[in-house]
Amino acid sequence: MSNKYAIGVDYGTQSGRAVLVDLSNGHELADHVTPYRHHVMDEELPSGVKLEHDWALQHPQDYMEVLEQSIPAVLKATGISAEDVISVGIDFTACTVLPVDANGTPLCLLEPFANNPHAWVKLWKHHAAQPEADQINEIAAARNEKWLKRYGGKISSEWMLAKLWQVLNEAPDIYEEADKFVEAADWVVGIMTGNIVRNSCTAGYKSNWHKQDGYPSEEFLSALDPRLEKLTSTKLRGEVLPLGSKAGELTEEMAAKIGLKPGTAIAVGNIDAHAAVPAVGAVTPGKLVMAMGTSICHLLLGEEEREVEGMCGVVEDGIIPGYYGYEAGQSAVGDIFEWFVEECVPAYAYREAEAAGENIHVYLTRRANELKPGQSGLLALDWWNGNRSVLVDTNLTGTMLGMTLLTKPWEMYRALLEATAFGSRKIVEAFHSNGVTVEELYACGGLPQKNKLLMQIYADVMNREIKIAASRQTPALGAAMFGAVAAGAEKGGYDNIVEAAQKMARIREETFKPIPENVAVYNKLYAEYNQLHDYFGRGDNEVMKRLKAIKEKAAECCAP
Ligand SMILES: Nc1ncnc2c1ncn2[C@@H]1O[C@H](COP(=O)(O)OP(=O)(O)O)[C@@H](O)[C@H]1O
Ligand SMILES: O=C(CO)[C@H](O)[C@H](O)COP(=O)(O)O
Repeated sequence: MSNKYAIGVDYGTQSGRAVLVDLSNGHELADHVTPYRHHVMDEELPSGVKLEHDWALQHPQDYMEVLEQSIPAVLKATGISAEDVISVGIDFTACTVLPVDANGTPLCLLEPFANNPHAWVKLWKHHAAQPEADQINEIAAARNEKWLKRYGGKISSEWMLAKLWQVLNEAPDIYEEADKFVEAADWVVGIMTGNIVRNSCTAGYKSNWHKQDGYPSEEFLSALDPRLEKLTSTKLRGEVLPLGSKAGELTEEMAAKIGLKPGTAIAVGNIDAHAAVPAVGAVTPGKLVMAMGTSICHLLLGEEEREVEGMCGVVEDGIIPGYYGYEAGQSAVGDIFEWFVEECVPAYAYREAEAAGENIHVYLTRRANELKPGQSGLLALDWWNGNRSVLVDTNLTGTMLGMTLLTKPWEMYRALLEATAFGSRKIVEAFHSNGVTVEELYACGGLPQKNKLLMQIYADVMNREIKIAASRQTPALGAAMFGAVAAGAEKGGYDNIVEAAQKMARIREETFKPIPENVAVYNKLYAEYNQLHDYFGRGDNEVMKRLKAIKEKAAECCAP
């Protein structure tokens, strides 16, 4: 049999990318990135309709463009024949959800609904369903719902149930009109195969679906709101298939658009961070993978189901079949650095960066690297987009302490890098101390490729060595591996993901090792971080929430 290939498509927050992978050794022969034309819509719709606070939407057309531009581009760059591409696997941010009609057409693309924000794709970081999430948590806890423990005792406003209830509360017509609500991962797969099926990974982590028990009961849903009683048999209906399953085959119509052969195997979708786990070879317990980009997801396998405060979820077979897959995360990491460079850096720093031929991140990192740990005198809490673990509260906000008239922008930048590392340590400690052992750390995603100082800080703050993925596109590589499993060994793929990982996963030789004198200083700073974390995050001082309420009130009375 001639060499066979798969294409992995990774849908991130700001762009989508395709990677063409050699299935014999995991080598990535070409990649191509398609930025989303409409970016993240957090202020207005394309028509100019304004959005409220905490909204984050996307345009489904942008997802199509990724398939139509990036897949032909990797075929062209490599000259590989479509005949030899046996499968496509995709991964996506989640819960990124859209309402569709009976044909699978997104409601936002239909003229009567285009001006209703609820008809659009709600991106994972849409946080406007926090009131619904709060009620879900209260009612589930009062009813002692057994599934709640699998989600660290609280579900997030980022997830399916909170988002759908928000639609029902604020736009009942859109809720009624929707034939189904689907994860964008499943929608894109459905576009390729002509048939929408759901995947067990997004269903498990984001829709509270369980392999044996299914979704939360109708009694529970009806206790939330009688109109939700039949939610799972109506708007969320559909087969849930395990990871690595074949969702279907590429249709003639899509094959013509993206340059592959009709009949190519298409794997069920996956979550972006979760797909990265086999791509670094972490197919056994004890290896915590940090998928570091706009946000961080922390993924870990365990032999048994345990309760861990604030984890996003534990799902049997959720990452690798045969294990319990644990997820936790921070809802903003790269996003905080981006906010800082866009909103807080003075013109002189931009001029100096330009004169040095550096982008602003590189410049600030170089200047920050001249400082020793603790030298800035600053300490920050990393809650610019709320806290996803361990407090699970999107109403928490960021803060920085210790500024003086002499504080420099690179000191603040370093304090933000450090804050995100402290947040990650909190998560690692929560797993480790609850019996889900963390023995090794792996990092993948855009950030480890972009910022060595950041990775050294993480190694120092956590006092652990960090191994780095060799791939620049780890989730896409993982998605291609699941694609290879969906095609099967007979077609030149693999029978299971562990075999695929043995042949295709790669990590770099270079690792980041903790530097003992830095570790000592960071232990002290982490103790301070912990105190601040609990003071502002566990109810001692609810000033962040009071400020938010005052801000919302002020916005209401000033609205035109
Ligand atoms: N040199 C850098 N150091 C730290 N962060 C950076 C640097 N360059 C870009 N970033 C941040 O990286 C993030 C994008 O990460 P990436 O992994 O590429 O994207 P995604 O999360 O969409 O997959 C942005 O939020 C940006 O602020
Ligand atoms: O919650 C998620 C996965 O569970 C989101 O998909 C993820 O955090 C977004 O990923 P990225 O930072 O790579 O854009």
